[in-house]
Amino acid sequence: MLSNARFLPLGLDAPRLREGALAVHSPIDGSLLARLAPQDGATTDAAIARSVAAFEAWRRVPAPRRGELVRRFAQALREHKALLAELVTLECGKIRSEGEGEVQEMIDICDFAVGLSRQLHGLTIASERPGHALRESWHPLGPVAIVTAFNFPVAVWAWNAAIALVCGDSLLWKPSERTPLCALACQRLLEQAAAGMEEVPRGLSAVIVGGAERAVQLADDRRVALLSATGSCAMGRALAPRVAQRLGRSLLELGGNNAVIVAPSADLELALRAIVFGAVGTAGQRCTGTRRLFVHAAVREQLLERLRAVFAGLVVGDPRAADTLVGPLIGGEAFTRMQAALAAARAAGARIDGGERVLAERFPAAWYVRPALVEHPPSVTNSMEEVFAPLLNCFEYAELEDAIARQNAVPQGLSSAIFTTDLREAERFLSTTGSDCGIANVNAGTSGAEIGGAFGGEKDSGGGREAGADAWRAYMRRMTATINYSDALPLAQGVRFEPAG
Ligand SMILES: NC(=O)C1=CN([C@@H]2O[C@H](COP(=O)(O)OP(=O)(O)OC[C@H]3O[C@@H](n4cnc5c(N)ncnc54)[C@H](O)[C@@H]3O)[C@@H](O)[C@H]2O)C=CC1
Ligand SMILES: O=CCC(=O)O
Repeated sequence: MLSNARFLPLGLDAPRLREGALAVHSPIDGSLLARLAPQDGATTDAAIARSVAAFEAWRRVPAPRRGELVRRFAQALREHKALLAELVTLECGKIRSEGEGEVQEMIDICDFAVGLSRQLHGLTIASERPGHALRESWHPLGPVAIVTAFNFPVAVWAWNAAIALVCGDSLLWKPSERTPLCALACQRLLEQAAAGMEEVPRGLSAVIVGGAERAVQLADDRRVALLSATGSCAMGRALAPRVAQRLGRSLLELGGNNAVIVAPSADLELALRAIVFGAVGTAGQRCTGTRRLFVHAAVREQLLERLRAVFAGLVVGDPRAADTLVGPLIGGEAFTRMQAALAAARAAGARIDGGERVLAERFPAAWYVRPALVEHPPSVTNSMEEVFAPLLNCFEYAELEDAIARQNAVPQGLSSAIFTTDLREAERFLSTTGSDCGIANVNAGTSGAEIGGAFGGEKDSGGGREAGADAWRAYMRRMTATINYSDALPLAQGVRFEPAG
C-alpha cells in the first residue's frame, strides 16, 4: 500500500485509499497501491449537478481573477513538483525525468493559461449597414468533462483544466482507472490553490473515479457542455457517436501511428537519438511515440546497425533508478498485444531484435521488455495498428514520394517527422501534399511536444487541438452581436421588406 506519510502533502490519506473495490497496482512491481471506491451513476449525476451550479457562479468571475486561481495552482505544482512526479512514476511507471517533465508540462500550461486569461478577445467587424456595429465575443461554455488515459496521468488533464478554468468552465475529470491517485492528488492541489479565494465556488472541479461506464455517462449527459476525451481510437469510436447523438461537443485526442522518414542527406546521429527517444521513451507508451521508420536505401544499413546496438544497450528496469531509460509496460495485456504483433511480423518474415520479457525473476508481477526493432521484408510495406509498447517497425524506401505516401496511408494522423538537410525535401514534407498529420517536424522526433503549439492529430487521431495557440476557443461559446445605433432599420444584402401601415 502507498506510504501515507510520504504522500500526505498530496492529500492521499489512509481510510479512503484502503476500502474500495477499485484496486490500483504499480506497474513497477505489481504491488497494491490503494483500493478506491469507484463512483456509481447516482454520485456521478450529483457531481454533474454540482458542476452546473459551480459553472453558473464561476462564469461571473472576471477572467483575470479566474487566471489568478490557475496562477496559484501553478505555484502549488512548483512546490510539490518532485512529490507529484514521484507519484506519476509509481502509478504509471514512467522514469523519473519523464515524471518531472510531465509535472513541468502542467506548470507550463498553467503559465500559458494565466496570460490567456487577459486575452480571451473577440473581434469588431465592419458592418455593411450604416449606424451598425458587428461584434464577436467569447463566453464561458459550461461543465467540461475530461476523460484521460493512463500514460499522461496529470499533464493531459492540465492541458484541458488550466484553459477551461480561465475560460470560465467547471471541470469533471474521469481519469484512467489505472491512475486515479494522480487525479486525486491534482484535485487536492487545486483545492489548496483555491483556499482563500472566496470567488471560487464549491464543486468547480471534481474527480469521478471509475471505469468506462462513467465516461459513457458523461458523454450521454446533456449538461456536459464539452467532452474532452484522450485515449485509444477505440475509446473515441465508442464515445464520439454518443455525444454526437445529443448534438453535443467533443474534443478528441486519440491514438497515433507516427512515422519518421530518414532521407539520404540526414544527420544520422541526430536522427538516431530522436528515433530512440521516440520509440522507447515512456516504454513506447506515448501517443506521439515513433512506431514506424522509413529509411532511404542509401543509409539503411548504417542507421539500422546503430539502432540495433543502441536498442541492445538500453537500460531497462525500475523507473526510479537514476540510470533507467525504459520502465515497465502498464500491464500484462500490453505485453500480450506486443508479443502478438511481434509474432505476426515474424511470421511475415521480419527480422526482430529484442522484444522479449526481462527482469521477470526480480519483478514477477510486472512487465518489463527489451525494446523491439522489427525490420520488415520488402513484401511488407507498412504497419497499420498502434501497438502501445516499445516496438519500432522499420521499412526501406527509394523515393520520397513513396515514403510520404506510405506514412500517410494509415488510419491515424497524429505526429510525423523527417530527417533531412535538403531544404526542398523538408518543405515538400511540410507542404499541402506532404505529411497529413497534426504535428510535422523537421530534424526533430515525433514525440516531445511543447506548450504553445496546438497539439492534436487528424483522421482517427481525433481532430482535436489542445495546449496552445487558439485551442482555448473549444472551451468557450462564440457569440456574434449586431448593434444598431441608428434610428433606421436597414436590412443586410439590401433586402427591402416594408409592410404597409
Ligand atoms: N492524442 C493524445 O493526446 C493522446 C492519446 N493517447 C492514447 O491513449 C491510448 C493509451 O491510453 P489508455 O489509457 O490505454 O487508453 P484507453 O482508451 O483504454 O482509456 C482512456 C480513457 O478512456 C476510458 N475508456 C476506455 N474505453 C472506453 C470506452 N469504450 N467507453 C468509454 N470510455 C472508455 C478509460 O476509462 C480511460 O479513462 C493510446 O492509444 C494513446 O495513443 C494517450 C495520451 C495522449
Ligand atoms: O501521449 C501523448 C502526449 C505526448 O506524447 O506528449
